[in-house]
Amino acid sequence: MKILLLMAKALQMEPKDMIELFDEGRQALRINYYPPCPRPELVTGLTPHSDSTGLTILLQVNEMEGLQVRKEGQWVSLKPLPNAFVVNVGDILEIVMNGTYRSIEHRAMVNSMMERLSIAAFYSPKLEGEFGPAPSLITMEKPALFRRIGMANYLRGLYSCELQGKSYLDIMRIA
Ligand SMILES: O=C(O)CCC(=O)C(=O)O
Ligand SMILES: [Fe+2]
Repeated sequence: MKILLLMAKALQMEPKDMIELFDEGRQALRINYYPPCPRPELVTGLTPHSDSTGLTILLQVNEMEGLQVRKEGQWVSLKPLPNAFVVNVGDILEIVMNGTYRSIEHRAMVNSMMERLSIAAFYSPKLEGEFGPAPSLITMEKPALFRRIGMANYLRGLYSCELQGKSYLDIMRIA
């Protein structure tokens, strides 16, 4: 909530919009294990995706390289820093911020030398909640770019389609 409120402040978004959206939110934890692979050039550890969450805080546990982000069309490796978290903007936050902060597309690669471990903590609105572009960020010049949707419906739609880049976010976009 601290990070989310600082982001709200940076965008001059009403803090109460952010609190309403994420208060008593849904937290999930995923622990990823990538065993060493004899033919890493043939394998992707985790396919390209953007997190469908609000915010993700990720720890690259054993400081093995493997996480890559797509920057201007190119895959760029994120070198793990000791005791540092990677903080990712997820799709829900892109929607709430009405496109100002973009969710980042990323993937994980494997290697032949050593296993790799990561822990991702995802934070999103509660299941009974609803979200859409924050009212304080919608103006005449910048109308809402995304639809409003209930969290449960959002997840239902998400789990019924294939994980593929940022494609689910496009479904949420107002044509
Ligand atoms: O293993 C990683 O560094 C990435 C994990 C990830 O993107 C995820 O769990 O959503
Ligand atoms: Fe991810």
